[in-house]
Amino acid sequence: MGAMTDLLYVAGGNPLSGEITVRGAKNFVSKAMVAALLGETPSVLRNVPQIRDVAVVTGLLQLHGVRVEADEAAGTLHLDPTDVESAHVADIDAHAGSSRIPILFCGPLLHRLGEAFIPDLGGCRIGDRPINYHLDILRQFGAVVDKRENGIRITAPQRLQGTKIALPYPSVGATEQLLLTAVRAEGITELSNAAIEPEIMDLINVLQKMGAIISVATDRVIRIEGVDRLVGYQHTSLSDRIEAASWASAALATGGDIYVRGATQPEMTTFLNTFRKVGGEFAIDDEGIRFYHPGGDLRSITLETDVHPGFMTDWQQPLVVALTQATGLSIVHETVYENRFGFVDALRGMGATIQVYKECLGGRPCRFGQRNFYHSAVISGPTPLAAADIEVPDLRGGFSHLIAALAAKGTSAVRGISLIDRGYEHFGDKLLALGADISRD
Ligand SMILES: CC(=O)N[C@H]1[C@@H](OP(=O)(O)OP(=O)(O)OC[C@H]2O[C@@H](n3ccc(=O)[nH]c3=O)[C@H](O)[C@@H]2O)O[C@H](CO)[C@@H](O)[C@@H]1O
Ligand SMILES: C=C(OP(=O)(O)O)C(=O)O
Repeated sequence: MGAMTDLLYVAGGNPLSGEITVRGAKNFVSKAMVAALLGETPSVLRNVPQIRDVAVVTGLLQLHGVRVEADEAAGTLHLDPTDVESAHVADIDAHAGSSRIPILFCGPLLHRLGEAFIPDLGGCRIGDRPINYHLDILRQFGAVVDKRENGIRITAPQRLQGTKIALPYPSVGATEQLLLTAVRAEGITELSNAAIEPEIMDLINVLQKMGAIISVATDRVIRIEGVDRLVGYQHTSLSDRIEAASWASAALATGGDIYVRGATQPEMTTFLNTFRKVGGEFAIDDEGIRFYHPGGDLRSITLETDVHPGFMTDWQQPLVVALTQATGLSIVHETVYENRFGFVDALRGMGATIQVYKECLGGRPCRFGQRNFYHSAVISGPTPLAAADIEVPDLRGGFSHLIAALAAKGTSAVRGISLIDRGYEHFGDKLLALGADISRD
């Protein structure tokens, strides 16, 4: 379908069925691209999807003098950072675009140049998303952080020093910040309460290939012995488990049958258990996973999002659409972001029965209880969905609206769909391949 305008008409009510391919993980590829900055020699990254976050990080790397060559069809990126020192200008005019990745440039740029300017971040508006853990980590390594009008300026008066840090919450980005900074700091760094998402483990794989010394203990403690130099890597990205789960939810919500080539089981164990409890079926082979609705009623569930190995927050929004088709009351407690249920307003407008609550429903109390955050949802189903005019609010919320439009009777107008390009490669072509009745303005 090529480049899409921002408005998509979706004639729903038909099951999605067929085969699509999922490539590398958005939440890993962008970090591996930043890691290439740490090497003295070029890196090669494979299985890279054509999504906007990759384009944004490519632009940022180029601003810093990294030569990036892409073979988009093959999904290969060559990243040559050998000119970073000579390309250096102190006040680079960088924009975060739609991405949160620029904050991860801090460690690598401090090691190479002794300073960095980080623009204000983009990313999905699903909560406040502060960067206090990141800044605390950088300060503990010895960096000086100066907040400016459009971002932050960071300097390292001397070589960064290994340190001992405990995260208040196992943040993915803060764990990656620490890894990308500690690998070339002087001495040993220890991080407790670290996040251990599969994308982080693959980043550790990349850093080890580059020459880093990193060990991960069973109790979420990561230990890094700093080294003086790192070299380039060759690596094939792990698969995008969020995109795979999104297509699985689309199959369930539309009563369809989708073979997701490239989907892998180990990173999806928790999702697969939940999918099965709802009444979805799947078949795993060496090339991918077939997700399908076996007919009959879907079952309501109680679900809590969590850090890995829990049920991932990014799986939540697409699955909620499928839960509108399950019999009975489902309870979903979002414990990672305080504000990730804004997207249900549009679902309600399409006929779903969903109530949101400030209380921690269905499980243990979380950080957001007794505060002003609507972070629990009760979904009552099954309810038929009707077409509507929808505005995409964020990446996963937007894909969820698309799923709802595909499940609904009638033709919906979905606006702002270019936001979805940030994390779903060629989703228009994939929808057409699955038999969706969609058209552009
Ligand atoms: C590009 C990328 O990989 N994005 C993923 C990454 O986001 P990201 O790395 O931004 O998410 P974090 O794990 O850091 O955030 C988790 C929680 O920690 C809080 N927090 C985080 C940092 C900080 O300095 N202070 C603070 O309070 C956040 O507000 C949030 O409530 O992990 C999330 C959790 O799996 C996923 O939903 C995102 O898709
Ligand atoms: C929240 C997400 O991404 P980001 O951190 O890039 O906004 C996501 O992928 O759902």
